Amino acid sequence: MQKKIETVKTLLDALPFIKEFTKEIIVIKYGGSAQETPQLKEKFAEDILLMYLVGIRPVIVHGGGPKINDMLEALKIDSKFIDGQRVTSKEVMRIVEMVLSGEINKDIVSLLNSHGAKAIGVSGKDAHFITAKPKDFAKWGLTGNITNVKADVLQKLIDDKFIPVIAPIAAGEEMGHPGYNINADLCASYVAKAIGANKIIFLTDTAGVLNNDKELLETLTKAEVEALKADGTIHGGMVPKVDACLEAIEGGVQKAHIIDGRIEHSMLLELFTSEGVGTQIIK
Ligand SMILES: Nc1ncnc2c1ncn2[C@@H]1O[C@H](COP(=O)(O)OP(=O)(O)O)[C@@H](O)[C@H]1O
Ligand SMILES: CC(=O)N[C@@H](CCC(=O)OP(=O)(O)O)C(=O)O
Repeated sequence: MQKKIETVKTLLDALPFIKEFTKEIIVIKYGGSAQETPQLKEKFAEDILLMYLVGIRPVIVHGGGPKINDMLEALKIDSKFIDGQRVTSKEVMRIVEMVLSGEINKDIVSLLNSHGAKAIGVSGKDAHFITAKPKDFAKWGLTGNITNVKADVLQKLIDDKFIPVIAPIAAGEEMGHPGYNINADLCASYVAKAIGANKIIFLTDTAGVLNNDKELLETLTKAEVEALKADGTIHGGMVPKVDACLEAIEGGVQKAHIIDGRIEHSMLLELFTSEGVGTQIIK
């Protein structure tokens, strides 16, 4: 009996948070690290399903940098990053699309659907709902900056109770264009802004943003983020992630969180407990 009462208490503890977030859109950036083991994938699916069943409207944008690297390596195609973003030749673009839209996107969609959700996989090329232009063609090739997200396409899916699972590929404006490779963090923040998300959560492979003594920084403002970037404390893949957080909160998203995707149920800990986890970036 005691155990049953504990279960009920746990549910009641979550009630204020469920009330706060029900009907809200929450964008989740699902990084490669949280996709690493079958167990972590299962926990991710359970978290998304729970959110969905209590009335939250999750929208997932996934990454897949490590899998793209593996495939490029297997095919002996060179690839490099500048400021955390991949340089994308036409040849690299083909592989990026195959891995992101083909393998990873369908894998996540199948995982969620086998748990009883109604997930639907899309990339920005579907209905041309995300368009982009080159970031700097001479430097990055087909790596793009998003110019527009057609929110109505996503809104229709959400209204029909689908969970959109988005591969970070954008359509080009011209006929026959191979499309653009978009950093998944930045794709998530543009999507969050466009659909008026309440929150954006980045699941990654560290506890959050760390200082030089490897201590977790729980809350950061824009000025603090800029200072940490300037002195090199924030570097590599964390740069587009914090930029994406700032982009989102400046675009009207209430809060942005960078949390540890290696910890089971970290999304539920963030959403349904008062302590939260990871780093939150606030206005
Ligand atoms: N200050 C920092 N705090 C935490 N991680 C940082 C920091 N600066 C750079 N990083 C790096 O950023 C990485 C996360 O970015 P990335 O590998 O692109 O993740 P993801 O695949 O989830 O997008 C961390 O694993 C770490 O190596
Ligand atoms: C332009 C750019 O860098 N695109 C990324 C897209 C995937 C991604 O961002 O994956 P993660 O979130 O796992 O890093 C790439 O080619 O790797």
